[in-house]
Amino acid sequence: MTGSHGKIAVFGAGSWGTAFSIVLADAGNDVTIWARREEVAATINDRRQNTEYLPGIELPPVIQATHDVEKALHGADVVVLATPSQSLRANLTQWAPYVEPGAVFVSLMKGVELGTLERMSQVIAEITGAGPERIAVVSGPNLAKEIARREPAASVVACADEEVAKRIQARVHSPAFRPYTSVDVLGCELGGAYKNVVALSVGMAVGLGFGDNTTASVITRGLAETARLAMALGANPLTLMGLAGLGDLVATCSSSLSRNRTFGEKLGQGLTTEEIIASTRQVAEGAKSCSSLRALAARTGVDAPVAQYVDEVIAGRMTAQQTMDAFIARDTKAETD
Ligand SMILES: NC(=O)C1=CN([C@@H]2O[C@H](COP(=O)(O)OP(=O)(O)OC[C@H]3O[C@@H](n4cnc5c(N)ncnc54)[C@H](O)[C@@H]3O)[C@@H](O)[C@H]2O)C=CC1
Ligand SMILES: O=C(CO)COP(=O)(O)O
Repeated sequence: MTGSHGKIAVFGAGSWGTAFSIVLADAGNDVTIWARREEVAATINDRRQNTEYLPGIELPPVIQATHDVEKALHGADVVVLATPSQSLRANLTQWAPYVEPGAVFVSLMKGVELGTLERMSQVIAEITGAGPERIAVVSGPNLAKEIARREPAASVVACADEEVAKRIQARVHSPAFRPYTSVDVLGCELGGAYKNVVALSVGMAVGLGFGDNTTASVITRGLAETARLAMALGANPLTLMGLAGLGDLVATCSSSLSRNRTFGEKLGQGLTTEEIIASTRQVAEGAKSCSSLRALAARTGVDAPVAQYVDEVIAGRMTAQQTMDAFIARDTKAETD
């Protein structure tokens, strides 16, 4: 059985790479997933499941997996990237020579690189030399487990070239997954990275035993902070009110499936960053991006207390309770400042 659209390579056989492969398969593509570990590729091929990241979910027959980079990329006109943000640069440097000429990169990643403070689309451009018309982002309220169960959801496909965004939109539109186009790559990427940091802060409030007033206050001020930075860098404010902004923020901050919110809850309960990281294999991007977003905000001259306080707790310099006290004690001001 083959899909009608052609072949897409998906790099990263974690929760989201695997769940998004189901969307791609349902949308009519042939999918080859590249897995870092050979045994994960073998399990997908032999048992039709990714038992480690999405146990119990049967994968369609058009999904194949391999550990061989060249084989994964051969004949693929779209390359989907779904690894942790902080390892993209090193990974892509190895993969780039095997990418088909003209292939479009689609980033699913929600992080900002430490050190360079680059968004994933910027890292892709730097490593591969691809122009903005070959780099797209898919971002929205898309918790992997729900998408894998084919629960209905919407998302945004952003590319500076609207025609390319439309082409990718057609390739990812499945019976359960509704993509909208956008040309605001920056706004989508910052919305996706920032909501993870806000979810950490919300999780801390939950872990401390606080209720809906506290979490709604953190979510709303977190969105204000996201919009402040994104607009200062040139994003369309409406993007932050859309699926890749508010939509993803609500999903992540409300869901017990979110790794970032869960991470925050554990911090609120008094566990240390090291203890939490040691207890899971899965990535919580906000635990690193709080630092890069804080630095990006400082460089841009934007006030970013949520990123600042989350970064302090992650680094072990403040407790979750101290950050809640500090939020309330900040100098008072107008809401829209
Ligand atoms: N899980 C979700 O619901 C969603 C996740 N995302 C984003 O997708 C990206 C990937 O996240 P998940 O798949 O959820 O993470 P995950 O933790 O489930 O899987 C990460 C995958 O990357 C691999 N990996 C880890 N370190 C690596 C390295 N150094 N080099 C190459 N591969 C490496 C792991 O083996 C695993 O296959 C993140 O940026 C995340 O924010 C976006 C939307 C939804
Ligand atoms: O990005 C996500 C949902 O859109 C997933 O959030 P977590 O990484 O916190 O699980």
